[in-house]
Amino acid sequence: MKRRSLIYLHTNQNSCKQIIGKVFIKPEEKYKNFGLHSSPGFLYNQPSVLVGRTDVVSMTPWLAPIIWEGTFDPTLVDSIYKQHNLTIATTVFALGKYTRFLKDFLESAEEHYFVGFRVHYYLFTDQPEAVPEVKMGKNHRLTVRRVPSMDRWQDISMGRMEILEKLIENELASEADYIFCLDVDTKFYGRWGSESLGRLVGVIHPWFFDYPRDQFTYERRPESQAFIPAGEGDYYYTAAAFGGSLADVHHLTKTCREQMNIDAANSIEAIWHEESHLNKYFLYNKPSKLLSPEYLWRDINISVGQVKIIRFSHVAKNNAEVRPN
Ligand SMILES: CC(=O)N[C@H]1[C@@H](OP(=O)(O)OP(=O)(O)OC[C@H]2O[C@@H](n3ccc(=O)[nH]c3=O)[C@H](O)[C@@H]2O)O[C@H](CO)[C@H](O)[C@@H]1O
Ligand SMILES: [Mn+2]
Repeated sequence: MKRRSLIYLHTNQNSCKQIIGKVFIKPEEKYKNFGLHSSPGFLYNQPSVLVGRTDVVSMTPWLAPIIWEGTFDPTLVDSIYKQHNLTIATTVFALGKYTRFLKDFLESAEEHYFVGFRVHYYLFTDQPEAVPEVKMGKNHRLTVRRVPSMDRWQDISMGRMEILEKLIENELASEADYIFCLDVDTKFYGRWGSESLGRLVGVIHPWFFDYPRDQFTYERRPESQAFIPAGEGDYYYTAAAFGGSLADVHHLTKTCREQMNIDAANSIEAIWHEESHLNKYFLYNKPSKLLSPEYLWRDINISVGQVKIIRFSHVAKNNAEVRPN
């Protein structure tokens, strides 16, 4: 028995060596235990193996959970994740006229987003003076970073990948455990909490959740690095929200940035910009958790039966008026 566990340790150490170059481990947290501990005496409804939601699918074919209202117990997941003393870094970009979305975004986030957890927003803007004063809740804080203005909205949107890559690389290792990257032309209407945490987290796009895969707006030109051939694809993911562990999101942002650079050198831009590259990435690097369209809805007024709660939603905007081009 002893010998077998020694052999296991040995191979494990070898495989760790390869990973250590890429993964960011806080020295003091190397041995942090992320077990799902629950406390004696903590009471909650009995889980069932037979009764649950039947109108939606809550598991992918690779066994990643898809989070819908009714598939988790919020007080139970909070009590489990609270024990880990986590920090959730959250990035948001507001350049040009998009600063007008900040007030609603931040105020609604403070009402619904990881309440009771440590949150550090990183806000990237070309006009720090236009950032509204929003009172942060307990253990929530906001850091504003100046970035240069840009002439094309596509460059702003795609440029996020490189800025996130560098932020994780240079600063977050000793600062955060998870990261979420969110669009700013949005508003929270309901809880977004610890149920969303996972190694690599994708959000199902609100327009295409009931479409056949060949109608997804994947990049279909083989010349682009974002190309996905007909017959392939799982879901269509939005680029307006994604996240996960620092290591996994670092790999995602780095890969998308590299793929976009190759496209640029070949004078091609993917049909939906970084969203096309993100979809290619998630097809071959499966997310470990998926968030249902409750976590990014399209317009608060459009309803479908399966979406019982809208947690986060794109607000209506006049693209021609707010975008620089
Ligand atoms: C629902 C959804 O999936 N939305 C995606 C979609 O359209 P969207 O219409 O949602 O893109 P968008 O105009 O919101 O741009 C994405 C983000 O870039 C930032 N920004 C953009 C322009 C600008 O002048 N200033 C500025 O700050 C801002 O944070 C914004 O939220 O396609 C984009 C790129 O093709 C992104 O992938 C979006 O996430
Ligand atoms: Mn948007």
